[in-house]
Amino acid sequence: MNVEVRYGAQRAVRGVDLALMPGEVVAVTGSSGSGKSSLLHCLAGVLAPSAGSVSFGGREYGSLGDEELSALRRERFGYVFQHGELLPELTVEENASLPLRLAGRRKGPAHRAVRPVLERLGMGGFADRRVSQLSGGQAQRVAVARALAHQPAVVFADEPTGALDSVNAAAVLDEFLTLARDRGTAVLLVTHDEGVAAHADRRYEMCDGRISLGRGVRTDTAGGPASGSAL
Ligand SMILES: Nc1ncnc2c1ncn2[C@@H]1O[C@H](COP(=O)(O)OP(=O)(O)OP(=O)(O)O)[C@@H](O)[C@H]1O
Repeated sequence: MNVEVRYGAQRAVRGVDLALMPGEVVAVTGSSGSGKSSLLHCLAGVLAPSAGSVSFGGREYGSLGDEELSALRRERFGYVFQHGELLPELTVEENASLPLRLAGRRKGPAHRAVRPVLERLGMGGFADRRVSQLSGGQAQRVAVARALAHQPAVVFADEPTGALDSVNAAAVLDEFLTLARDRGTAVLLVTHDEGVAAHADRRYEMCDGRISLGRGVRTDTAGGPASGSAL
């Protein structure tokens, strides 16, 4: 609540209140430099706000120890970040199944578990290829598969379709929408893609660090911060 991000004298995020409910897809749009990624990183627990607070399931990140916050991020959140955090020397399948391996799943079952999503994203034929040998768009789809592998409570995705053509962007969007609908996953998307944002339950626009409800809001789910939220 009332989240602020400052980089020196610059205020990248100013007084933002945003709540995510289970099963909803929220899109944040806005011009380059308006503060979208900074806000996403705060909500995702990878950047501490300069002021204000962020909580998940009633627990404020600032009150958690390092290990507790790491466990929350690893187990409950899935990430697709702009500068993909894939491990280049591992294969597609190894990267995508990493969250499951970290959760203690053995290699065989973990690899089998991620195959369907890799298939749906058109990456089934690349399972054994090293990520260092993929195109940008292929790597982006692996990042999406990895973010969803452990069926997180919340997915934070920063331009998840930025490197994709329309067919592959639609496949990625479909994964998010299905997960939200079928598993109650909350999805926060930062996107420049109007086609993607149009499918969100709620849309926000960022301008100069401030956030406002954007165009095309579906009134059934529109609203401000809510209690009982996933985040
Ligand atoms: N680590 C940093 N140190 C200093 N300034 C930063 C840092 N990260 C971001 N900024 C600045 O904060 C502002 C917001 O950046 P942010 O990346 O959040 O914007 P954005 O809306 O996600 O932009 P884009 O659409 O280009 O990714 C920008 O002016 C940027 O230059």
